[in-house]
Amino acid sequence: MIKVQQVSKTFDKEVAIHQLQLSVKKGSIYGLLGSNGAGKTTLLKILAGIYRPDQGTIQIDGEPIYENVPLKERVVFIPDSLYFLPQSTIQQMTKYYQSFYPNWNQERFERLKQVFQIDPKRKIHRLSKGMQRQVAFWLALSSMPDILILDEPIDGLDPVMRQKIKNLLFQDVAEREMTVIISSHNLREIEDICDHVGIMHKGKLIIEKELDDLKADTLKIQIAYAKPEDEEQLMADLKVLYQEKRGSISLYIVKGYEEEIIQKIESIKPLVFDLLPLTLEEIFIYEMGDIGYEIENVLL
Ligand SMILES: Nc1ncnc2c1ncn2[C@@H]1O[C@H](COP(=O)(O)OP(=O)(O)OP(=O)(O)O)[C@@H](O)[C@H]1O
Repeated sequence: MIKVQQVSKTFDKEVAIHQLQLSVKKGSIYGLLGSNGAGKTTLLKILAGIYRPDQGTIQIDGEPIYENVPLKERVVFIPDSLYFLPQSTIQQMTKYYQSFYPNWNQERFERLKQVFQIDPKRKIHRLSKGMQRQVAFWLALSSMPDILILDEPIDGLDPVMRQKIKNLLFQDVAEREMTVIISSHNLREIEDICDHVGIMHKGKLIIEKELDDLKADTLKIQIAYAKPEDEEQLMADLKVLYQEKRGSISLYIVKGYEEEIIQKIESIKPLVFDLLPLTLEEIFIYEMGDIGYEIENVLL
């Protein structure tokens, strides 16, 4: 369990994080979204024990992370700008990781060769940007972390590799309850990985949601009514977050149980009734009402 309480961090006069609260359950995959300068990297570095917060506490399994070497041995951070020892080969980097992470698993490293298919004798700085990112994942996953912190990890990876890495993350979460915290600008990119999403804006966490709940009870529907009075009857029955008219077709975002909603709509026998796919981005924007506009600016 990761618990962040009232954490603030300022650089010179620049407030990067302001009284932020956050908790992440063991074995979950938490997506941290936000605009440029929202404070994501700063928060991730605080979580990884790289920065000390000016105020507030951050605890992992009840212990502070900053300057806590035994705890840091269980946490791996992949930053957005990768760092490898100068001129090192992948093999040489494995030695460095082994010395730092006592849970290093050489057998897993060998097995993952099948996935990454890069010769461990190659010098890392001569690899492409995407390949260097693959090496970072290869080393991180072979270190068997309990907590994996990823800052913009998907940039530069091709679609096949993205999927392979997502699968490896799922495997570690399912088999060993690894916790993953992952920052991104793009909700669409992480919506199929994360079970929780937090949105940061100007150093604060403005929303935090569990995705299953959110997706399960929000529907996008379009209807053409047989009689104008049917609309009033249906509107009285449904919890509508958003509506829009396109000619004779009405489009709604509604909250509630799918079966109940379908039943209510079918009872008025509309001329047209379709359930449409709803992206997580739309759910966030419509759900948040007043601050929706702000979120829209952050997400789009
Ligand atoms: N080392 C630093 N020195 C001074 N200011 C910093 C430092 N690191 C971050 N900041 C400031 O803190 C704020 C938050 O930056 P941070 O890098 O955490 O944002 P971010 O959400 O990761 O942004 P991006 O999406 O652009 O990577 C910014 O205003 C930034 O200028």
